[in-house]
Amino acid sequence: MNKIAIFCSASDHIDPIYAEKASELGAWIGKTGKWLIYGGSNTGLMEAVARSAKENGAMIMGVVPTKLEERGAVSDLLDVTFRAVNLSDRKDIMLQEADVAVALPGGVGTLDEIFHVMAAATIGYHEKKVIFYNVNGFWNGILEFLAGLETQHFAHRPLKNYFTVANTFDELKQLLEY
Ligand SMILES: Nc1ncnc2c1ncn2[C@@H]1O[C@H](COP(=O)(O)O)[C@@H](O)[C@H]1O
Repeated sequence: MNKIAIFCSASDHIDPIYAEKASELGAWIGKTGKWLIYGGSNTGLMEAVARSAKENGAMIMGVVPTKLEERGAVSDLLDVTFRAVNLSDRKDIMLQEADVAVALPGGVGTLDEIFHVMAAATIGYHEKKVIFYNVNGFWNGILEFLAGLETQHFAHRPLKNYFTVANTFDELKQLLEY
C-alpha cells in the first residue's frame, strides 16, 4: 500500500492521545516512503498526521474543497493540492487516488468519508478497504452497529469484505505494510 488516505477529526479540542497516535502514524508514513492523502486542513488530527508525515519525508496530497480554501484553513504542508468543488467531489478524488483508507477518530465528516468508501465498495465500484484504527476503542460503537447490520440481514454480503480493524499500531502497520 503506497498511497494512504487518512480520514480523521478536524477538531483541536479532543484528548491529546489521538493527536499522539496520528503523529505516530504520520511518522511511519514518512519513514516508509508512502504518500499521505487527506483533507488538507491545518486543524486537528489532520494537521498532526500531516506535520509528522512531512517531518519524516512523506509526500503529501491534500484534497481541498473550495469552500474550505476560502476560509484559509488549508495546511502549508501540501506537496500536491487537489481542488474539489464540494465534499462529494473530494471523497471521489481521495478514493480514486488512494490504495487504502485509514479512519482515525473523527466526527461526522470522518463518518461521511468512511461510509462513502464502504458503500461504493458494496456495489462494486472498487475493492479498496477502510481500516478502522481503533485507538482506545473509539470505533467500538460503530463496529457493534455494523455487526448488528449483519445479524439483522441489512448487509448483503459480509461487511468484513469492506473494512478491517486495527486495535494497535502494530496491527495497523501490518495491514498497511504489504
Ligand atoms: N475544516 C475542514 N478542513 C478540511 N477537511 C475537513 C474539514 N472538516 C471536515 N473535513 C473532512 O472531514 C473529516 C473531518 O471531519 P470531522 O467532522 O472533524 O470528523 C476529515 O477527514 C476531512 O477530510
